[in-house]
Amino acid sequence: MATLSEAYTETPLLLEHIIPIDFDSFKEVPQSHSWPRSGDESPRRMLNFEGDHFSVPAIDLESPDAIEMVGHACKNLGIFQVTRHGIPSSLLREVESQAWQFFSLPARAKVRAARSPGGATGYGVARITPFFNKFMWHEGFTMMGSPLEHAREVWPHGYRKFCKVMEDYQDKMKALSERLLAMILKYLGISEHDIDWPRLRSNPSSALQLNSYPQCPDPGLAMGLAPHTDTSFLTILHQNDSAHGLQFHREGRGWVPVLPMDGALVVNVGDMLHIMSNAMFPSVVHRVIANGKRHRLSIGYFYRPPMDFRIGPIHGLTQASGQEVAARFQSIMVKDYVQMKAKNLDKALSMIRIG
Ligand SMILES: O=C(O)CCC(=O)C(=O)O
Ligand SMILES: [Fe+2]
Repeated sequence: MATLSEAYTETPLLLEHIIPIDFDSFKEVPQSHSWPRSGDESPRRMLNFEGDHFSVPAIDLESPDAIEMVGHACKNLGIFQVTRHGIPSSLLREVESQAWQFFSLPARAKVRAARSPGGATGYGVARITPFFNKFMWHEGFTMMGSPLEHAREVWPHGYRKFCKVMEDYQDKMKALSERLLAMILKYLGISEHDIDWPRLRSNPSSALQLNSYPQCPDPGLAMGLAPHTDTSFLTILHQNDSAHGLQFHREGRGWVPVLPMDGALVVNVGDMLHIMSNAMFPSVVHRVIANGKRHRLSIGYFYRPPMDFRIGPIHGLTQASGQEVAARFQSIMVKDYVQMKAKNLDKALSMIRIG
């Protein structure tokens, strides 16, 4: 069984693409983290919301129309928020508090949990870093299942609570992802047999990502997280409700902020669902702006099928109502797509696009 680390071994990272700077020791944004002052990707421009005051729809998962609303939101925007999602608020608070506990440590303690060059889990800068000339005002901690190995390095005696909370949170996120996936399939009129549901659920290669965006001395120069799409099938994000920063790109409208809503979780379509939906659902481009007033925290769960699962446009969608609809993507093994994305970032989707 291929693992995510195996998928990444062909693209090992340089040390500078793993270890973040010690943000606390900088009173100004250093050159290495100063993005251009002009142009579309200039952080200064990013701070001014260009779009209207559109807000991302919030969907009550217990409502009778939930399936229809989730389907519409996937189709029209690729991003939405969910409420009454069944994740206890006490667990959300706990996972946040454990994440703070880790990111508040001095830099020398955090690097004990650093990702290895070919590895997938542990502490480090964002995986997309090598594709950009400048570094981001961000540090992260990635886990797949138990974070024991890394947590023990950081807290030789006090790792149990951290591990328990992170494992518990991943279990709950997996269940919520499956619930959302089942709703999406219903919306599409696809039966669970059409996508080999038992195997899809059997051994997912999902990951939990803690993101920290320290308070930035000059948010007009720095980038929280550069624009990207998620490789996942879908992503469920919890953002700390006191600091905003997430924006998504809306076709024809520009960048729109996703303002934190107490108790709601943000859900977005990733590349794999985009592929399986035969491009009916957009894989939403999003980014994070730096925050000059507060330290921001977010916790993302990337739901992915098993590494040896084949993804491609779902058969039922290319055979809609007896008519054949052209498949827009070649099918590909999850492991190969993850590898392709690690090497080519935003070019990966076009490499498997047909026509
Ligand atoms: O911090 C956020 O709001 C978004 C994080 C994100 O896009 C990611 O981890 O892929
Ligand atoms: Fe993302």
